[in-house]
Amino acid sequence: MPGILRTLQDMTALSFLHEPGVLWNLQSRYKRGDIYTYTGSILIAVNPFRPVPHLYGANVIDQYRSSPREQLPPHVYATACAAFRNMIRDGAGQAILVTGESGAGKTETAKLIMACLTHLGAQHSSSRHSGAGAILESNPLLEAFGNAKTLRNNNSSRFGKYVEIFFDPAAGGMVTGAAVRTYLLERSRVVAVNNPERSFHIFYQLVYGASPGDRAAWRLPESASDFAYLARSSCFTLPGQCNVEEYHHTRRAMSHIGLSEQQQSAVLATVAAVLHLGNITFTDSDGEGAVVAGAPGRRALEAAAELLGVEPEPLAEALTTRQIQTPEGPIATPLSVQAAVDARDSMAKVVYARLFEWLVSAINTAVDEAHNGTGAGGGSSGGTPPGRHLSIGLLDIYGFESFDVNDLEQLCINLTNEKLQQHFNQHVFKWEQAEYEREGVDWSYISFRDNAEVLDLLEGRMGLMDLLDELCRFPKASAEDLSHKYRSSAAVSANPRFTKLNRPATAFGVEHYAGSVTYSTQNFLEKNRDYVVAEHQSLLGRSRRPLLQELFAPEVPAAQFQFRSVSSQCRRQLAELMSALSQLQPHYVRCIKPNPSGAPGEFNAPYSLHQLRCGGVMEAVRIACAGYSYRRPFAAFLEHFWQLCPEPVHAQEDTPRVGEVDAGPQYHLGHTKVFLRATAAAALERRRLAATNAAATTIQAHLRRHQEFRQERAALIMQTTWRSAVIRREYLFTLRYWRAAVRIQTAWRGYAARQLYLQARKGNV
Ligand SMILES: Nc1ncnc2c1ncn2[C@@H]1O[C@H](COP(=O)(O)OP(=O)(O)OP(=O)(O)O)[C@@H](O)[C@H]1O
Repeated sequence: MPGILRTLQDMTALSFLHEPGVLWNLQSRYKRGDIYTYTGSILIAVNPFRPVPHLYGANVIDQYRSSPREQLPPHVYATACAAFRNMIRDGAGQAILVTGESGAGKTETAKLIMACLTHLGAQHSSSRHSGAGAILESNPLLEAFGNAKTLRNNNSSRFGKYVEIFFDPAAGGMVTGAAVRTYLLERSRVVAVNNPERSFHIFYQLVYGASPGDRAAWRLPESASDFAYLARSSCFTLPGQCNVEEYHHTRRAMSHIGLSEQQQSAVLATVAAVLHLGNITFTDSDGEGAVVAGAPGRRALEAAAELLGVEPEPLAEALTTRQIQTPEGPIATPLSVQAAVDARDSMAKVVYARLFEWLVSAINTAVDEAHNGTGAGGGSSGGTPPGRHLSIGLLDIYGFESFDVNDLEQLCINLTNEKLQQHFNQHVFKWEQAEYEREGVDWSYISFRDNAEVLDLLEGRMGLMDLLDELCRFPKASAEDLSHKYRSSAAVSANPRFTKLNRPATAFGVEHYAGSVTYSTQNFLEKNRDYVVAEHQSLLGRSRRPLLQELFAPEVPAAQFQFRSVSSQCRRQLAELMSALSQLQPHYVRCIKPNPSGAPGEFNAPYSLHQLRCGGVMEAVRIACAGYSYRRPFAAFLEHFWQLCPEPVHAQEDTPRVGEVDAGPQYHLGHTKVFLRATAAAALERRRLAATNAAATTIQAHLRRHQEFRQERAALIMQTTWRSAVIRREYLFTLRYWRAAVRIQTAWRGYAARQLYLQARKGNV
């Protein structure tokens, strides 16, 4: 039956604005190849999982650039063009926030937006080589160092990215620069990866793609399985991708951003050093602490030392001992084997993370140079152009995560999503409010559930992250101590969003806006410590290699004593991001992965629904439903409910048909939650409009008079109209809520019966 229903490009125009309606609309459109749909100002992009070249390209951008949004089908270019137009028209900066779960298509969507903005900005520029273009060209480099194969996506970005493109409105929106910022690289992947996932692409590219001369210089073995960090998984190649080709691709991207051959070699030698570090093994020296184990361990130590530009002995010492300050001066105490392994992994992670940051800086410098053509370099900030230039920010950030076991990375990712959700709610709420005000409908009683409570639990004073940082200052603190601290803290345990879990002792739960997540404190303390061990800092800072010297340049004295943790860095970066976003007009793109396996054309309803809920689309719908959930053009309303009218509606034949009308004054029935948009397209004759309005007034008066049709009951009857009920039933069947589906079916039959009765009664009148 729903086959005969029309799908809508903008879901806020759905007469049945509820979960079933939204899901049915998306599914029907996706099956027809319409991957984009609006929900008001939000764009929903359902991943096609197949190339759709006809949807993209310069010609398509030009169409969207020159047409109003309603005239063309929904598209990611329409969102980019709207941001560009608003920026020029309002003289205000814009932000496009792309979110969704892993594999939903965020990075691809962000690339399409960047290409579109670059095209729009280049229209007014004499040169097509803009800073934004340089950022697009650097994508393969960021992907090589920051992307990896995960269970859910073969090319998953393991970091968040915020790209700003600057335009000069006075020059018609010419691109004047760009900058990229990255967030929270998943550095633990360097040392820990499980089948069938892989570590960062660059490791495999290097092992299989380096030239014979470089292989010898970097002491690379034949197979990735010879490196302990990579051998933890047996996946070394990706379907449809060649490590050797990708290696050359990455090197070309390095050349594009202006890295000399020498600099490229230094970067790749450092990557090789990280792998060699992982092959250093330790053994206990007769209870005296850890020493490097055997000949293979020694070879790895020498290779790592050579590539890091230090001597093997000081490196071994930095990994196996710790300096303790005593009144008599510093003394070196030996580490246990496990502590030495931790020290080694910590060095590997910090070297890789700093190398990644350095590359991001190099990209920003290249972007400045590409724009200014100075060749002088613009520093790591990406050089914001002078004040009158406006920016469009593009955020491509990891979506909400919930696995069987969730670690500190998930806590940070989910905090980020909570913050973005808060921003989203506030925006959607404001947008909805403006709509009601425009149509003169009472708004005062509508409220929305904000996520202040859960934010307070995560990042508030003495919340989960504060307590974690506090305990990190005690070197001997354990995961159990942290769990105990959480349970015994009044601020945490009294928060209704916190769940105490008894087994295992390290588990606790958080009720997020997108569902509950169980976290394990097992690795929290270790992962949260972000400081570089003083011995490592001092050793690598004295490296013979200029790149390593730069990566480990001595910190300013004040910073040395400042406590650094992953959670405090996450909160600081988030605060900066939110403050930047608060200055900009937001546009949202919600990417949906329609099935877990990435099969083209398959729409798994429960799986997609979960993402619609997590991505806040349902929250937007809920906010809409909190007000007037039932929206339909006035003519369509009359067509359905004229039977409720006690007197015959005189001008039946004058009533416009559905689809003929689309805008005009509206009516609402007190708190009946019925939102009538009385409609009158300019093309309609006044006479017909007058007749329609007269009919509406009669029905309204009737509904007001008769207790039976007032308030919730009237709303209920209207919600179970024939069309809505059919879709709702389909949806419930899909989700296997059999009993509820049958009940709805009954309600629908009841409605049909009532309709017959009313028709019969009308005949008597
Ligand atoms: N518009 C599109 N057209 C065709 N294929 C697409 C499109 N968007 C996404 N895909 C496909 O989906 C895959 C996953 O997309 P993408 O890497 O952008 O996901 P993501 O949301 O960024 O994931 P992650 O968070 O793991 O980085 C792509 O490799 C591509 O095959």
